[in-house]
Amino acid sequence: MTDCIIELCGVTKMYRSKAAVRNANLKIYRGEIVGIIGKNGAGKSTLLKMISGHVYPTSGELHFFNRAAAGEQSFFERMGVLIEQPGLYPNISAYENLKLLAIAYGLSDRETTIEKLLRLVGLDPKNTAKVKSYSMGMKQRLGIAVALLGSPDVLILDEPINGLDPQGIVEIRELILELNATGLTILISSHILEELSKIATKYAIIHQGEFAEVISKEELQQRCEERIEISVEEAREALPVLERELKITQYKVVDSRTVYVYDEHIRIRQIVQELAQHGIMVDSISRHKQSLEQYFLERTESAGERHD
Ligand SMILES: Nc1ncnc2c1ncn2[C@@H]1O[C@H](COP(=O)(O)OP(=O)(O)OP(=O)(O)O)[C@@H](O)[C@H]1O
Repeated sequence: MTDCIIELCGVTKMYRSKAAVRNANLKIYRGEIVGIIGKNGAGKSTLLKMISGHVYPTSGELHFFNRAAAGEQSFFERMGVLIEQPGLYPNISAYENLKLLAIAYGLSDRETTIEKLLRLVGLDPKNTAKVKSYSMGMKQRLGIAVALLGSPDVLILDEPINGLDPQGIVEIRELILELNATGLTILISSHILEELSKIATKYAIIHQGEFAEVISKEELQQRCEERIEISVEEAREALPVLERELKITQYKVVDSRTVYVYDEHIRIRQIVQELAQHGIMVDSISRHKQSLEQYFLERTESAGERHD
């Protein structure tokens, strides 16, 4: 995954004297699912609107495929966008909605394209029901089909899970993973980290217009995993005791003094006792457990209030 297709270089969007997004730096690689996480008003939509060309940055630069995007409309045409409610005609079917757009886009081979797209998002091309009778989840699927109509390289979804019931959330998640498996790069925003945790490969946490953190899926999993953190004088001396006496099989030596233990059955007291019996003094030991939401709240509360 070495192909950087979108790069934000110090991108800022001011609305009068207020920065909706400030100095955003981010690299998005082909095939990633990037979760933009932030509370209401954090700047998620503004960020996605800048990337999709709906809003111009006040300063900074956007690069697509390693070239500056300014003035290059063709770059923005390579993005499929679903921001806010999909603009659908309520009194016609899903198929007819897509047909109108396909005509407007001048697409050839419309019937096959539309049928394929509707099937891809899990809607029946033969369903003649009016879109106004659709559930939220079905409308969201159709919105995604609309976004995919121009065969984009990047799909941008602003809070697509908002307002969906649990079943709808699962279905949209599955759809996103299926689309990603076809090679599509996806940017998706949410105010709930947990909701994106099953799909995103990278997270950008945005707080009051600024990125509080950009973190990979693996890093996030590591930070939120449950473990016992043990600090001793010499980690390598503790390992035989952990393995032989305590039968610990899942552990990681983090540095010369620190070991993380992942076995769930083991208790802190047992570890301290056993190590002490073998003449190894524990400097510190604690159980580390942090939920995704706790992690997110810490990043978005500790940053403090901004003064414009
Ligand atoms: N067109 C605009 N004019 C003036 N201020 C705006 C405009 N659009 C957004 N803002 C302000 O910029 C800030 C970021 O808004 P934005 O919609 O990007 O946040 P968000 O994270 O998407 O929030 P939400 O989840 O509530 O949609 C907010 O303070 C908002 O009021």
